Formats: sequence, structure tokens, C-alpha cells
Amino acid sequence: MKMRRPLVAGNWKMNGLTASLAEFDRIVEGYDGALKAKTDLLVCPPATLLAAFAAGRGDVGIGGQDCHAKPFGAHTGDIAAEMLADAGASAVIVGHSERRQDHRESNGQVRAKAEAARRAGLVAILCVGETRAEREAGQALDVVRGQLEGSIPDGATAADLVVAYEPVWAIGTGLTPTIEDIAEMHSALRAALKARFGAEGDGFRLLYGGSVKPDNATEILAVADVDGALVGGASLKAESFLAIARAYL
Ligand SMILES: O=C(CO)COP(=O)(O)O
Repeated sequence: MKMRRPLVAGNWKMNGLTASLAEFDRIVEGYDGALKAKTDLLVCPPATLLAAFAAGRGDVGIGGQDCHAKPFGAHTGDIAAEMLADAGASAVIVGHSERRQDHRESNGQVRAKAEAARRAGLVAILCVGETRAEREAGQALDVVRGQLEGSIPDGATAADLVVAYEPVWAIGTGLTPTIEDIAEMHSALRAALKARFGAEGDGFRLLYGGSVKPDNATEILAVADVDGALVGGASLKAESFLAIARAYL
């Protein structure tokens, strides 16, 4: 039995049209009984579907995939955390490696986004993770600790922030770190959170993300200090997403 309530979150990335509502409905229908009693479930659809998903969400949480740091203004194409909350979101992913890479987001910008999430009453899911080159150079722990240190806001609490460790080279590749490497990283993140936030550091949920599938979920989610998963591809189908979430049962 884990001391923190597990969270299994699905990041749909740039996937999904209105026809995908039927798939989301199957996720909502499958979230019941023992699964609901034990595990939080969250789906982060593209912004175009957020309000429609929120309308039929049952007890499944809805999250955005990114937010702007400002509450409103002249920022074409961006979405404020307040707008996500208004559309029915309870969380938002910040600092995903695809944003850090495609949009050159810095730790400072990610931190401002996490602060915006708190301002809007959203839980921030703060992503960190090393590249393949960084791991091969033996720098994974230092890089990830540096990202955490630079992008987690002062005053963050376990109620308003979740950390997701997503090694960049494991995302969408079918590759995963060894169980020992996941355990080492999560325990380093836990130690960093305790060093910075004292006893509160024990309360933050730490998710693992990167090629989580039904057939590896049980082993990964059993690791100490892995409090859930951030799932990409396998979250697009109700069957595989629910199978991952049931790994905790
Ligand atoms: O980036 C991810 C979730 O945010 C992981 O994606 P995959 O599960 O498709 O590897």
C-alpha cells in the first residue's frame, strides 16, 4: 500500500478529434469500483476538446497540456491557466520535454507556468527528464535535479504540484530505463524535495512517464517513490489506459 494516493494521468498530446469523445466515455465508464477507490485518474486532451471532455468527465480529472504564465493578454495562440480552469480543468502539465524542445522553454519559464497554475487553482504536473546523451554521459541525476531545482516554485505543496520524471529517450520509443534506474531517479527526486521542502517533500506525488504500457506498468508502478504514471500513446485507448491504472489493484 502506497502512502500517497496514486495518480495515473494520460497525456493525449496533439491527438484527438470530436470523434474521440466516445473513447473518453469508455475511460469514464471504466473508472469505477476498486480502481476509483484506490487511484486518481486524469486525462489531458488537446485544448480543443477540453470543455467537451470536462462536460462528461464523471470522476475523471481533466488537465491542460500547457499554459501561459500570464492570466490574460496579447499572447496569440496561448492559453491562460485561468482559461483551463474555466473550461473544467483541475490540472495542467508544465515543462513537458516536447515543450522544452519544440518551444525552447527554460526552467524559469516552466517555473512561471507552475506558479500560474497555482494562481488559477490548478495542480501543476511538472515534467523533468534527461536526454539520451545526458544519460550516456552519466549526467542524468544532475540534469534532472537541476531541472527540478530551477522549475519548481517556492511554496509549492503536495496539494498543488506533482512531479513527473520522463526520460526524453523513453518517450514514444518503446524503451524504458531499468527498474533500478527508475528507482534511483525517483529516490533522488524525493531526497531533493525533502531537502527543499522539509517534511512536505514526502507528500509530493512522483510519476514516471515514457513508454508505459499495460505489460510494464505493474513492475514500474511497484517501485518505491513511483506514485503513478504519465502515459502518452497508451492513454489514447481506454482499454490500455485503464489496464495501466489497474496495475495498482
Ligand atoms: O511523454 C509522455 C507523456 O507525457 C510519454 O509518452 P509515451 O507514453 O507515448 O512514451
